[in-house]
Amino acid sequence: MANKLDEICATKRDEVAARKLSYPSGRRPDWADPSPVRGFEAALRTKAEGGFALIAEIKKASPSKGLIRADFDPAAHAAAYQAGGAACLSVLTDAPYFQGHEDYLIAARAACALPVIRKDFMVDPWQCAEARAMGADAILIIVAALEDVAMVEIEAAAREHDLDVLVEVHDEAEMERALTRLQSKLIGVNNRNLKTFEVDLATTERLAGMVPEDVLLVCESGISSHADCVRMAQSGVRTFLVGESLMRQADVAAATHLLLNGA
Ligand SMILES: O=P(O)(O)OC[C@@H](O)[C@@H](O)c1c[nH]c2ccccc12
Repeated sequence: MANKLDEICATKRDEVAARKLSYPSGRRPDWADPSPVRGFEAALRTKAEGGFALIAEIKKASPSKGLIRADFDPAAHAAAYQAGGAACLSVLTDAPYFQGHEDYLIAARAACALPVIRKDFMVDPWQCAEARAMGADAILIIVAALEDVAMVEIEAAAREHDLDVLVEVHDEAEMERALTRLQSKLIGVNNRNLKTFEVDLATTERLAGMVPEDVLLVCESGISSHADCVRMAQSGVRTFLVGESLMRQADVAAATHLLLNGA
């Protein structure tokens, strides 16, 4: 295996093959029909006009940190994120590496009015049908995980299902692919190095200059304070994806408010 991402995606391919056999349409028989999409990108753009826009992540564990939150309650967390001023939610649905679950997305979305991105490793367009069936409003495309043809197909499937697409990049070459191959105007720079798991906010600062005016840039990973947001704003970035630092808080709503507004 070249790296952890390759390993995760190989596991995901097996998982998706099994799911496809058990519910080919993408809708698990026990899922109710989802309510209409809530407009993920639109919610971010609206909030970013007047200040900072936050995608608040519901993440129980990660490969690099292990268990992050023991008393894990996705519905309560979703409500607290909304109360604290988040624009959108991100919910991990990958089980083997992040201890995520579809039920967490369903519970979180039902507990608030925010649009939700399904945070998972998309390797097959079929997962877009599945994401919408569980209620997701957006999906993630990780450029590092996919060949051009595959990521273009997944983006097209997302559009067919009315899902917005957050495109994730780690470096200049991936940013170039995102800008030239894909249509989405929502691009996230992941500050976490996939090989070392180290986080460096300078990654976003380095890549921010590459994006045209009409792209909404999201700074992902390693943000833990209002000062971090203010620092990113100096590079023109006003939209953030934050997980771990908020997952560890006792008062999640207050911590979310503090992150966005300062003391
Ligand atoms: O917990 P952090 O450092 O605030 O990071 C959140 C988010 O950026 C991170 O969970 C993430 C970014 N891209 C991903 C892709 C898959 C799983 C997880 C992620």
